[in-house]
Amino acid sequence: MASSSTKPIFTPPFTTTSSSSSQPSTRSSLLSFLHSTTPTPISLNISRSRISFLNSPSSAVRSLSVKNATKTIEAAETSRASRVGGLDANSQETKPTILVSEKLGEAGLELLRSFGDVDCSYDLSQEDLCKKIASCDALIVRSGTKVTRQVFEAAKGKLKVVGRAGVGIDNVDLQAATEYGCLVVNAPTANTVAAAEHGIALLAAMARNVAQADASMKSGQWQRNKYVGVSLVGKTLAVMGFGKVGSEVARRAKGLGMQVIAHDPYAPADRARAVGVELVSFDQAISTADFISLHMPLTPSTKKVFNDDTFAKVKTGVRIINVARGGVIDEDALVRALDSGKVAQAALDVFTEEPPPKDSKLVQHERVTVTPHLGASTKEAQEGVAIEIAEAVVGALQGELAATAVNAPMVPAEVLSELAPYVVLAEKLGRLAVQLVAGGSGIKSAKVVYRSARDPDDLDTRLLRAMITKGIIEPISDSFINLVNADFTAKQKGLRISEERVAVDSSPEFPIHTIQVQLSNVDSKFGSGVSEGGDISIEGRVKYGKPHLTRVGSFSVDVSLEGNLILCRQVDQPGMIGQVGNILGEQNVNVSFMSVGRTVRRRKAIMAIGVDEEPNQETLKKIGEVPAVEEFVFLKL
Ligand SMILES: NC(=O)C1=CN([C@@H]2O[C@H](COP(=O)(O)OP(=O)(O)OC[C@H]3O[C@@H](n4cnc5c(N)ncnc54)[C@H](O)[C@@H]3O)[C@@H](O)[C@H]2O)C=CC1
Ligand SMILES: O=C(O)C(=O)COP(=O)(O)O
Repeated sequence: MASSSTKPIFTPPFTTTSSSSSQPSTRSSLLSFLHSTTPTPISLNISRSRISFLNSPSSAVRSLSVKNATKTIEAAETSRASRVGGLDANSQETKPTILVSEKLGEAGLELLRSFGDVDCSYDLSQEDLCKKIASCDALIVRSGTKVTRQVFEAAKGKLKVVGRAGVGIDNVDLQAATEYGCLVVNAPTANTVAAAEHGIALLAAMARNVAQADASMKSGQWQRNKYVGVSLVGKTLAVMGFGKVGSEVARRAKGLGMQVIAHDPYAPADRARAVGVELVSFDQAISTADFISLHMPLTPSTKKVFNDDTFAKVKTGVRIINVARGGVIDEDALVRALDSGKVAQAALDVFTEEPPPKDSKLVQHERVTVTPHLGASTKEAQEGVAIEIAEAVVGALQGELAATAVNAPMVPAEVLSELAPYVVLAEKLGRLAVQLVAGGSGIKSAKVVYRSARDPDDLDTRLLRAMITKGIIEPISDSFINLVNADFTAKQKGLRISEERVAVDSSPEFPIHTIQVQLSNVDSKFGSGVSEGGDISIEGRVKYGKPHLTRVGSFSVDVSLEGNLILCRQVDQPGMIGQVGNILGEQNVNVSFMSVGRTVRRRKAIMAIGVDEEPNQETLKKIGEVPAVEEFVFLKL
């Protein structure tokens, strides 16, 4: 049998000597879906020349069909080959380059060094970062590095993952990362306690004027009357943002004898109840609290949420702690509220601009206690964060879906391993369906029908949908598609993907019985691929762990989806398999599978022929000239 020349579609971008080689092949191939090829920036304008390949005028004339099919395949192959080629070179020979742009704990650095070339370059200007990034596969930052669109642009598609060694990802342009198919991961748990402890430290220090008294004493004074503080016990603390840090602050404040209320539009009430905290509205929180501690992320909706209007509603003499992000407070408004006495004191770890200007009125205010963004800065937290982010980045570079992905759906490992063969099937079905589209038809919508015996809640199809999108788009454009950017790219290209689940009475042991891909409102260059409903329709299933094509239009077939495929519609008569088989055999094209499906005996039949090699144009022409062959198409998988 001739050996297959098919290139691997899923190849882990980087392999290490030990860890990746021990991965089961299905796992590594599935997980590397994140960046199975070297990502290239997504062209937001659909490339006309490439699209016109598929949309070029066609007719039912068979020779044109052959020409179109060949062209489409060539276009897809050229595009894929260039990317896969680069990848293979990387995976075999080159270690990934990981740029660490801010101080990271040693344990994390060691882990990174065992996997790639680590470049620790701190305090880079934007310009220098943009210069360096073009040669980096991963970037690890803390809060001090602005990972802007410009950085993703400068990366020219090489950057695969940005690791944020901490929680807040407001310094990373997530939209740009997604558009460029770059995964963003964070380290959301390791600094929670450190940030909560710092919040409590600021609360107590502010209430007892510790910083001011310290500075006063060091300047030679002894001012006992000036620094009389306020007590915490019995006072009401409003925790704004009842997430990981907020709830730890609440726990500790209760230990200090405070009454704790919280505002968080998304926090479950039972989580608050478990800590003995009542969830209240924003207005109720700010108007009843003696102390307000901020723990929400900086997002467009929380930006300057504390402004003149808000300060007008607070209890006079309120004290504010901010260990979240400076941007949630309108700092000028806070200065006004401090000056008017509406706000008695503030304790701030974070600022809109970091470091703030030296003459910042807020920093210089005598009733304000400040620290230079130290919330996460304990030895313990920094070691924990460094390990957490190093593991996530290394995993992502090996093609795994990180559990802490910020711009991609999180799919649990057990779901991933169960879906592995269906993921392969999904991409192949998308790839096949798009190759049946005739020139001139713009693809606007695709429908995916999953037949499954599973409860709909027990079937996560996001990965499958992304793979079908990849299968449909990649053969006809320059776009690189992965789980990060699949939905975005489909939207940009005006492709609407809808999903339907149909309950079937089969074993729920297998997640999916069949997957059907339908393309509507398009002409087909292979009329038999069109269902009675008028859509291009193909269906497949996983058999013995392998993807199989089981239906084309209204014809049932059964062919393993390996190598390439020839679909022939013919008059159902004896000798057809032999005739076509001979033509292929003469050209040394090895047939791997053959399946015939027919609607009416001795009338019409579809022959699906799996071939290991790509037949040349002459061979395809000869198949087309067999008198009983009415139409045929060559499809590359
Ligand atoms: N100063 C420092 O060094 C540190 C600062 N942080 C900051 O603290 C923030 C919180 O961290 P975690 O608790 O780990 O995150 P988290 O995601 O566990 O909690 C954030 C909470 O804020 C809530 N939230 C979102 N929008 C809100 C709104 N408009 N009003 C009220 N609540 C809202 C969310 O529902 C969530 O429960 C981070 O985003 C980060 O900016 C975190 C660690 C260290
Ligand atoms: O984790 C966070 O959100 C933080 O703000 C910590 O920031 P840092 O890593 O100390 O610059």
